Amino acid sequence: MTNAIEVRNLSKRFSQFQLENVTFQLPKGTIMGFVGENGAGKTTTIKCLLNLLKKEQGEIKIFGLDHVEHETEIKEQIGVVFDDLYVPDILNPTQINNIFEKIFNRWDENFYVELLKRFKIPFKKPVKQLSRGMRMKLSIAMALAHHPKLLILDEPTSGLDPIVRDEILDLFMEFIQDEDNSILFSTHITSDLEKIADYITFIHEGKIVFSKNKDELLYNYGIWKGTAEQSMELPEHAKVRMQKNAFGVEILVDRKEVNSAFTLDKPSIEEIMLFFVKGVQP
Ligand SMILES: Nc1ncnc2c1ncn2[C@@H]1O[C@H](COP(=O)(O)OP(=O)(O)OP(=O)(O)O)[C@@H](O)[C@H]1O
Repeated sequence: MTNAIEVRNLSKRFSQFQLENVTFQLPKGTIMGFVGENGAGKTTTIKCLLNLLKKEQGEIKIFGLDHVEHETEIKEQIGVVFDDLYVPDILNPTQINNIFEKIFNRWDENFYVELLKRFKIPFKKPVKQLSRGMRMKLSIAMALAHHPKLLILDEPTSGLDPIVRDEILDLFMEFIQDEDNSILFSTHITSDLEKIADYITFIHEGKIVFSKNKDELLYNYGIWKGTAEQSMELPEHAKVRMQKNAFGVEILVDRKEVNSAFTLDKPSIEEIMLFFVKGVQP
């Protein structure tokens, strides 16, 4: 088994929205950032993976196994984090431990306590009295305490300050040191992707725009800037997307198709995404 997650032609329709033929693979031992604007379909995809929403079409395999047929077995080995902590807010972290050790066979109380200490989460404070950052850290500690092989997180760092975000990203890096472990996390924060993602999957209006290795993505594209007239000199087949601005045009190009005489800027992930959403095909 080389892929932790394999999604092929996943489709799901709501009245005003549909996921269309969503296809991507998360190679084992890697971190994938799942990005897209509000309402692009990230949460819907994640819920389909976890069978919290029934897919209409397509194939989803986790650890090489069908996600519905082997749901219980798969879930023992997954840690899930949504954008907030969904437990009764009168419970405190110690009471959460007492409940979860009965649910998960592999719940590791010592590791859970170690994570709470590391994150400075008070053991006896009810969840409702914890700050958002603390609730997210508690949620991540809960997701890790049964030693999953795959973490699936829906916007785990949104709304958190840079220091807390960094602590969480560090923990993800530690988790991935075991090459059997993998992470899929959705985010709007492209600097988080720049820091830790190996792969980036970009979804727009329910369709996957690209799912690529981050370094290849950043290396393969370049941004050319100039006037519309000058842009005629670029080979047509090298042009991927074009945007007009007050001074002329900016073109996202396939670097290997462009002669080194042309000056190209290095794109950021955010710029590449904006080209695909706002730019036109030249
Ligand atoms: N149960 C539902 N019934 C009907 N429409 C839904 C349902 N769940 C989600 N949608 C719609 O599906 C679309 C995609 O929503 P989704 O939550 O997957 O987006 P997202 O990429 O996670 O967005 P965000 O970044 O804002 O969290 C939205 O237009 C949303 O309104």
